[in-house]
Amino acid sequence: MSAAQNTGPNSEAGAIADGAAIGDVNLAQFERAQRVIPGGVNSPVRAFRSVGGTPRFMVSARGPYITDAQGREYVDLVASWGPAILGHAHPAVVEAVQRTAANGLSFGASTPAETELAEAVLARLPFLEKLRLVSTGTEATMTAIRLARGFTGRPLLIKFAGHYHGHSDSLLAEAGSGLATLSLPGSAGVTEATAAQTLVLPYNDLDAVRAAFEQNGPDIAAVITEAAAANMGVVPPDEGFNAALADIAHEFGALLILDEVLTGFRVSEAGYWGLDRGYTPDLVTFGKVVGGGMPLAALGGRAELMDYLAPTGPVYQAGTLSGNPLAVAAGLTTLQLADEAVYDRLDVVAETVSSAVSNALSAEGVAHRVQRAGNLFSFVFGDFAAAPRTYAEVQTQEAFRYRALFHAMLDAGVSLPPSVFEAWFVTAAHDDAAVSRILEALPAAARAAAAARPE
Ligand SMILES: Cc1ncc(COP(=O)(O)O)c(C=O)c1O
Ligand SMILES: NCC(=O)CCC(=O)O
Repeated sequence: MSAAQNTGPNSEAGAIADGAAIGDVNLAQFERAQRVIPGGVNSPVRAFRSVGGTPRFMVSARGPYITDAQGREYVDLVASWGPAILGHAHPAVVEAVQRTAANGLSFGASTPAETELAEAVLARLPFLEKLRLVSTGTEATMTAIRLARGFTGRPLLIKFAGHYHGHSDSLLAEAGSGLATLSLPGSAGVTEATAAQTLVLPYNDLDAVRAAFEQNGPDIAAVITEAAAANMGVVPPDEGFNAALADIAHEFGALLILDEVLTGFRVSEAGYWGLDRGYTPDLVTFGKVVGGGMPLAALGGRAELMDYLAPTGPVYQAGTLSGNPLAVAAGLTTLQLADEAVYDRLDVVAETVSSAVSNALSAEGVAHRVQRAGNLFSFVFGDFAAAPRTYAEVQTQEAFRYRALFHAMLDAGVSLPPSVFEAWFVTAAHDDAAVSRILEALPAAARAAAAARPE
C-alpha cells in the first residue's frame, strides 16, 4: 500500500471494506464513463493520455487535499488547473456560494454583485476601464479576438507556438495544453480559411514578430500572448518581451491581447502583468481564479474599446449564464481573500516544492531544469544548456521521465498535472504537513525518473 491515505467508505463509489479496495473503483468508473462520455472525460487533459494509467475520479477536495472515488487522499498540485489559490472548498467561498444559492441560481438579468466584481478586477489593473463577464477562458479570448477584428477592421491574428488560449477555432493552431500532450498540430474541423487567418510565430522571437508585421502589417488585428506561457510547461517571456510586443503592435495599428486566464490573480494580485508592468496591453483576458472555482471568466480593456461590444457597439457577444450569481460570489470572495499573505504563501510553497523536486532529481543524476514564472513552475527533462524559450525546444525533452515521476508521486499520494506540458499549481492552503508529504514522496519518485526508459 502506498503512503496515500484511505479516508474510508464512500457511498458514491461503492463499498470499501477494512481500508482495502474491492477491485479498482477508479478503473470501474473510467470504464463506465468511457461508454457514455468520449474518452471517459469532459476535457482531454484529464485522460492521462501521455502518462498512461487510469485517471482518478474525484469526489471531494478540501484545502490542499483531494480524494478519489476509491477513498484515497492526495496532496493536490493541480488545484483544478489553477483556480484554487486559497485551497479547495475554502469555508468563506463555500459560504458565499451557499448564501447566494438560497436566493436563486440564475436570473438572466443584471445583479449588483457583478458590478462589484468588475470593480474589484479593474482596481487591480488600473489601465483597464471596463470588464465583460463570460463563463470560460475560451469565451474570453474568442471575444477578445472578435473585438480586436471588429475594432480594427482587420482579419489576421498573431499567436505563439505552444500557447494555449482555449478551444475556439482561430486559436487551436500549434497550441499547448492538451494539444501538446496529444502531439496534435491543430484540430480537425477548423476550416483552412479560418486557420489561414492565424499566423503562428515562435515564442520569445521579436525578430519574427517584426517580420510578420512588416509583411502583413495593415491586415493584422492583434497579437495574443499568454502573459507568461504555462501550457507547454512553464516558459516565461524574455525580459521586456511583452512590452516590446505592445510597442510593435501599436506601431502597426494593431492591438495586444494579454491572456491572463491562467496567470491572472494567481502569480500576483495583478497577474503576471503585476510582475512585469511598464507596458499597456489593449485587452486582457481572465479566467480560473477570477471565478474562484466556478465557471466564470472575463475580458477587460479601455472604455473606447470595450464599448465596441453590444449593446453599445457592433461586436456581438452574449451569454445566458454570463455573470452567474454563484460564480460571481465565488470569484468576488476569492479576490477579497487573496491578500499579500496568500501570495507570500504561494511563493514560499512554490519555491520549497520546486527546489525540493530539483534537488531530488539532481541527487539521482536526472538532467533537468526548473522553469518558473512567479509561483508557477514545471520541469524540463534532459540536458538543456540554457532554459528553453520556445515550444520547439521543450518538445525535445525526455518526457518519459515525467511519466515515471508522475506515477511514483501518485502512488505515494501526490497528484501532479498529468502531462509534462502543464504547470504545477500550488495553493495557499499547502501547509507544512501537506508540503512534507510531497517532500517525503520525492526520493523514490526521482529514482523512478532516473530508471525510466523511453517506451
Ligand atoms: C492561458 C489560457 N487561456 C485560455 C484558457 C481557456 O480557458 P477555459 O479552459 O476556461 O476555456 C486556458 C486554460 O484552459 C489558459 O491556460
Ligand atoms: N493548462 C491547461 C488547462 O488549464 C486546461 C484545462 C482543460 O482544458 O481542462
